[in-house]
Amino acid sequence: MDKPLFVHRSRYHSISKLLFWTLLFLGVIFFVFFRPPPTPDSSRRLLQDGPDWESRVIKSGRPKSVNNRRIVLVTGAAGFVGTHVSAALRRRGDGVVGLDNFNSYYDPSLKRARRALLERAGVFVVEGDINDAELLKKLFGLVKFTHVMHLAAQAGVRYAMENPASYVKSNIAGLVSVLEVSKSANPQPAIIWASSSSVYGLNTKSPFSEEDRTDQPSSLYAATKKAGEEIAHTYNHIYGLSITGLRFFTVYGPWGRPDMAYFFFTKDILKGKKITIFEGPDHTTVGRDFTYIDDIVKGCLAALDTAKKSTGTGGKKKGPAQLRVFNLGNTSPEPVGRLVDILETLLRVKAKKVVLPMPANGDVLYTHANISLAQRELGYKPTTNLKTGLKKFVSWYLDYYGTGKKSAV
Ligand SMILES: O=C(O)[C@H]1O[C@H](OP(=O)(O)OP(=O)(O)OC[C@H]2O[C@@H](n3ccc(=O)[nH]c3=O)[C@H](O)[C@@H]2O)[C@H](O)[C@@H](O)[C@@H]1O
Repeated sequence: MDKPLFVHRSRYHSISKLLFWTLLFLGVIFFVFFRPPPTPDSSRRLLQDGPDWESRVIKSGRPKSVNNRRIVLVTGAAGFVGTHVSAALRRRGDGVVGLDNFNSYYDPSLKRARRALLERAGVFVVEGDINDAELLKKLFGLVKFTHVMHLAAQAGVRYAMENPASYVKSNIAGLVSVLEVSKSANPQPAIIWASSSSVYGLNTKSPFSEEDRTDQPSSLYAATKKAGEEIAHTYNHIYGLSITGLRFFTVYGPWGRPDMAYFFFTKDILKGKKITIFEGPDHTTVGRDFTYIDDIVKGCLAALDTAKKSTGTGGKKKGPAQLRVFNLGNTSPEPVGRLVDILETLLRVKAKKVVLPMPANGDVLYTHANISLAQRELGYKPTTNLKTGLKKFVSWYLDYYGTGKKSAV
């Protein structure tokens, strides 16, 4: 006689339950013991090995016309200067491939928004680290770069006391990694890279000229940039790489860096929070040769356009190569207090100022660029004063963030 229907049903249920738990158990065992360890690198490489990724790199590296032969790898392309330089290069028709590791030194969503801007301009930004030699080789295999605009770095003077290792990793090991792949490339690209006004350190001769001493850095940040200049000399000397270092002076402007004073002063003034203005010994004024981003971009492009070809092939030097260093400043220093006055006027909000002696944090008291060398060799001529530049910054800031609370991206 047939068994009642509910007996069949309950047996069916127990078998499927058993099957379910067995599969789940086996799944967990497999997941825990047999899965290959997922390193950030391997997961990234999986994404970056596809034909789609490669064709995006190749397309981005293609100049817009046959008459344009400049193909530029921009490292730190989602950074402040990197974004502006990449967009400017692409606008005039150069092939441009960006590279950025989107680290979280400051809000990565701002970097992603900059990347979106570049995508619209036709620049593909590869997500990866300059220390990843395999990735760099892959990029050089896909695209014959004529120039590398090396702007990736661990920036910020004061943060070097908090995280010294990040400066060594990005500004020394990272630079060597970029120079290594460049010296082995065939043809070798010419290198243009970001040094810093901070290399002048405790130098008191003003305005700072490229001839002045740079052997007294006052922060680890400055020391890594100075080390970069010496490393550049070595690669130029041994391998015939053409290398141009640009000493930027406190660059500011739209899409800027939130860790810089003009940026967080704006944020804090709008929020009604106190801001600290540093002063030197005996109440002396602290000042900077604040330089507007558009002027810096012009300097970068001029450095690229006047860069001579590297002379080596296959890692061997064939003759002497160009080695240059330029100051890119505004040559018109302003006290930090004046920067705050301008911001107050533009924002129509009174700042809650606290004036304190400058802590021993690696900051220097004063910077002032002598730009005659850049004027002569690059035709560099800054045209934006602090008030005009801050006006453009504030207008961007209000548009992007609103009047205080984070909104955009
Ligand atoms: O030109 C350069 O070489 C350097 O310019 C900036 O460094 P810095 O000039 O120190 O710029 P900020 O950090 O924006 O500071 C600007 C001024 O504001 C002052 N400051 C900063 C912070 C603060 O709370 N109060 C204050 O008065 C600083 O002492 C400095 O005089 C960048 O952060 C560096 O990455 C770059 O290399």
